[in-house]
Amino acid sequence: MTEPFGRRLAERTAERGALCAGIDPHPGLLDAWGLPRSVSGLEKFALGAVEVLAAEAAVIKPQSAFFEAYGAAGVAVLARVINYARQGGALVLLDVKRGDIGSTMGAYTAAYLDGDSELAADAVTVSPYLGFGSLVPAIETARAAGRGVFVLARTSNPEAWQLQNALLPNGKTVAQSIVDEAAAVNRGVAPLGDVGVVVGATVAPGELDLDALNGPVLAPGFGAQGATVGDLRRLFGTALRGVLPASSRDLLRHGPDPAALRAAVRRIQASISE
Ligand SMILES: O=c1ccn([C@@H]2O[C@H](COP(=O)(O)O)[C@@H](O)[C@H]2O)c(=O)[nH]1
Repeated sequence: MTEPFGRRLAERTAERGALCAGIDPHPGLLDAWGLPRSVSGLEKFALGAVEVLAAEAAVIKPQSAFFEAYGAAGVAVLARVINYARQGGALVLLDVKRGDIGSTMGAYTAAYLDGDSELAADAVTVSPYLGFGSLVPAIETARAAGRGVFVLARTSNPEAWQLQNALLPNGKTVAQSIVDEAAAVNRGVAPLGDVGVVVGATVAPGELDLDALNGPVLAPGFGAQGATVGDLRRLFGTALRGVLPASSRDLLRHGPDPAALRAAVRRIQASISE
């Protein structure tokens, strides 16, 4: 039987720490690494980064958009990144933010969460803005395959608060209601449920009640978007149980020298676990 995602994540973070290392091949980072803005530059960047980071971090988060930008050849590089990250011992959280009506969501599920698709990851980010219920078949498929999803709840970007903090007729914010729906799926699962939420590290403390979630929290916004370790502690408490602080640009800028990148990831991991 396949080991559940939540359990695999709990084990991997206990071994390696909570940092989720993002692989975002921004054009500006390719320039900084002395690489061309081409498929060959993308490949050297992404494979160079994953070789170092997958041996260090519990979770690798490739940002699909930066691979899709190069068309089919870029997506082929993404498939190799997913494979290399696994070989390096990391879990892969593919940041694709998919969400659609049920029938179309089924096709996304086949691409990213089912069987042996070359783009299938250990978990993916999904958008609940067609209704949390539209994600339920994807969640069921993911769990049956030992995989997970991270549902966007309160994202790190400054434009998000108006929509995500809007009040529903039941008095909850949109973001809180998404957290509560995820909590309902995770109830009773040990040590950690398979349905995570995305809560930006840039969000103000006190907006959300995560006590009943019993699942992981992806916390982007740490580093390049301005959030610090202090912000993580204020937002999530000192234990940070199940919280995956995610950093992409602030980490990747230390390449291309593998030793410098390795030193940077270790430094950031140490600062989180202090
Ligand atoms: O709320 C969200 C959800 C996802 N992201 C993604 O995380 C990384 C952040 O990159 P940095 O370079 O560390 O800022 C990027 O892939 C975003 O698409 C997010 O930032 N906020």
